[in-house]
Amino acid sequence: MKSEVLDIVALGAAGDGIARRAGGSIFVPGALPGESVRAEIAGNRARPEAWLRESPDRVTPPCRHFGACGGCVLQHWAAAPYAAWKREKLVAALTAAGFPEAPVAPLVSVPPASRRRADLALRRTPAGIALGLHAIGQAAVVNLAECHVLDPRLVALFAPLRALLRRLPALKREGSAVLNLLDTGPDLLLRTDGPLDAAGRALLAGFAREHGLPRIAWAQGNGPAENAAQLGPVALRFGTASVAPPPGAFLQASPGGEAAIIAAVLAGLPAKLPAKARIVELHAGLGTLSFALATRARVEAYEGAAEAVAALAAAAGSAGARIRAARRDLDRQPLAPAELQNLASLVLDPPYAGAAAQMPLLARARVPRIIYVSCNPGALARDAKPLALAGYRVLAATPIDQFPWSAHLEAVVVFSPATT
Ligand SMILES: C[S@@+](CC[C@H](N)C(=O)[O-])C[C@H]1O[C@@H](n2cnc3c(N)ncnc32)[C@H](O)[C@@H]1O
Repeated sequence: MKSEVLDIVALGAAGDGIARRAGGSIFVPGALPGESVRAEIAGNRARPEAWLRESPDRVTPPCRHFGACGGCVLQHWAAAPYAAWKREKLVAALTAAGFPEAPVAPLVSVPPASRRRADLALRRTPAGIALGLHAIGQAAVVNLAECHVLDPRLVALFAPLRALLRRLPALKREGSAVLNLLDTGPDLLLRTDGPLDAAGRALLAGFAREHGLPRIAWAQGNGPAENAAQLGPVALRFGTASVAPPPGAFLQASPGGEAAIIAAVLAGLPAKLPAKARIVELHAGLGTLSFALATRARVEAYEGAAEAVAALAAAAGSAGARIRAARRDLDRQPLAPAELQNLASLVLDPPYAGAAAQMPLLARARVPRIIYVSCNPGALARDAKPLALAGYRVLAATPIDQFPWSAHLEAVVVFSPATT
C-alpha cells in the first residue's frame, strides 16, 4: 500500500470524499470537498492518515460513535453544504432519468432525535451484550451508548435492554431488536438464535411492565413472530384512524418525515377531484398515506405484507374510511394497464429496490398523475426513465431528509403526461 496526497473535489453517493486521479476516482471516507489529505490507497479506496488542509465547512460531530457506527456518515459537515448535497442527489436522479429541468424544491429537514424506528443488531460477547448498529462496512456491532438520530425514549431503553439480554438464554450469540415508537409506547420485536423458555417469557413480561411496553414480540431467527408479552393494545394514529401495527412493522422513520411526505403527496394531487374519483396506491403498508389520500378520493390500496393489509383493512373499517385494501405482490404481479384506467392519480411508495416491473405499465396506461415516494434515488432514476420516454414531465419534486447525517434521501416526485 502507498501513501499519497489527495485533493478532495466532491462527495460521492455514499458520503465518501472523492479525489480524481489519472486511473479514476479514489473514495476517501471522512474527507470533505476542498480538503487535502495524505492517505493510504488500496484499490479505489483510501484511508486518510493526516489532513494537510481542512474544509471551513468541517464541524465537530455531536456523537461519540461517529466514524465507527454505520448509521451516520456526515455529522462532520456543516448544515448548508450538507443540505445542498442531499438536494443535488434528487436533481441528479431526475436528470439521469431524463428530467434535467425538474423543479426540485429545497431540502425539507427533519430534526435529529426524532427517529421512531430502530433496527438494532445484538451480540453476546465475553464483555457483555453489544447492542447497536453495524460498524461501517463490517459485521461487527458498535455498542451504542448514545444516538443523536433516535428518539430519546428509544435510546433510554438501550441500557435496560442490555441488562435484560444478559439474563436471557434465548440470546446465545446473536440476534436483533426492532424498536418502534408507537402512540401507545415502545413496541419491541426481539429475534434470538435460541428458543424462549417460560423463564425467558417471564423476564420479557417483567421488562414490558417496568418500562411501559404494551407488547414484546419474539421470534427465533427469521421465523414468525409471536407475542411473548402483551400488557395492552398497540396503536398508531393516521389522521382520525387508529392502526394496530404488527410486530416490527414498517413505519416512516420519523413523525416529521411522515408529515412532510404526506404534505407533498397531497399537494401533488389534482386541485379538483370529482366525488367518485379513484386513487390507486401501491406499497400501502399500514396506510400512512392511504388515510390522508382517502380524505380526497376513494383509495384502492395494494400491499404485499399480509399482516399490514389486515391491519390497514381493520383500521379503515373502524374509521369508515374510503379505502379498499388488497394483498398483492407487485413485483410478481404489477398492475396491468387495463387496471389503471379511469384513475385520478396513482401513488406508489416502493421499498429500497424500487418498482422496476410496474413503471413501464404505468407509462403505457398514461395515468394522469403519478406520485412516486422514493427512499432510493438510484432506483428512482431507473424507475422514472419509462415515464420520461413516454413524454411525462415533473410537476414537483420534494427532497426530504428523513435520515439525517446518512447518505439516504427520501423524495416525493409528481409526474404528469405532458398533455394533461
Ligand atoms: C417504503 S414502505 C412504504 C409503506 C407505506 N406507504 C408507508 O408510508 O408507511 C414499502 C412497502 O412496500 C411493501 N412491499 C415490499 N415489496 C413488495 C411487493 N413485492 N409487493 C407489494 N408490496 C411490497 C412493504 O411491505 C412496505 O409496506
